[in-house]
Amino acid sequence: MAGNDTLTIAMPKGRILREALELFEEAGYPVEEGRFESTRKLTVTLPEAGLSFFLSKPGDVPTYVEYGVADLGVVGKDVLMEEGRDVYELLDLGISRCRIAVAALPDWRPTLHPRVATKYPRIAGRYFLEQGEQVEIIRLNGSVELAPLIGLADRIVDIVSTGRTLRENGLVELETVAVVTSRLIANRASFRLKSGAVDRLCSRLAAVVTGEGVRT
Ligand SMILES: Nc1ncnc2c1ncn2[C@@H]1O[C@H](COP(=O)(O)OP(=O)(O)OP(=O)(O)O)[C@@H](O)[C@H]1O
Ligand SMILES: O=P(O)(O)OC[C@H]1O[C@H](OP(=O)(O)OP(=O)(O)O)[C@H](O)[C@@H]1O
Repeated sequence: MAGNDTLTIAMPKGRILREALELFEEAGYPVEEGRFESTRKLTVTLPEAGLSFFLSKPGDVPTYVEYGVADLGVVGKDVLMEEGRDVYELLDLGISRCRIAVAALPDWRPTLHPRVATKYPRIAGRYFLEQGEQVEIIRLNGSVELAPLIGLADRIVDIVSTGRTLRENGLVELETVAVVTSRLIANRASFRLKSGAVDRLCSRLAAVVTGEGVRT
């Protein structure tokens, strides 16, 4: 287990980081956003806040938390659903909102052997199983919107936020699979052994998220 009183938090390096740091700041933790900018450092320790962050790929955050090298993590619900790790989900932070959707070219028609391209094979597999439709899932690592354009798949399952990527590639959204926001997650042992610090952080963040404000 990481540290004693300090909480170690795994954070994605990308778009979630800035919004999450703003929440921590509003919750009364002096996280000094500048310390995270224009640096290649992957760890940022803030003794005055009692927090230590490390920055990782989003898909790895639940892994670090399950194994207890991070007490807590901030991660999109999409990643949690896909990774299926054994962690506690403590709080919906309401940030980095987007959705997972099925999309296709407008002239898409059902075929005998449907193929679906996605970065989320487990989520997509489960979704089509629930729909009672048998499809072949093709896993890609990004630029998923390319797949229908070049004939790799007839549909995709991917993140939609503004809808710009779909629009600019001439694709239409067919169904919403899940609405996604970022979550605060916890290692099971840390949740018990560091309950004081975890409860404090969680209730302060909850007050900010629900708009109640933080009483210090
Ligand atoms: N337009 C979007 N595209 C992708 N993810 C989004 C979008 N809007 C919100 N999100 C959320 O942000 C998360 C990805 O952002 P994050 O800060 O974790 O890393 P990233 O470096 O931007 O992602 P990646 O390494 O996957 O490109 C997703 O898991 C999702 O929950
Ligand atoms: O609806 P929009 O606002 O256009 O956002 C959605 C796009 O953003 C993400 O891609 P990202 O930029 O992370 O690149 P990737 O395709 O390589 O994953 C996602 O996979 C979509 O492609």
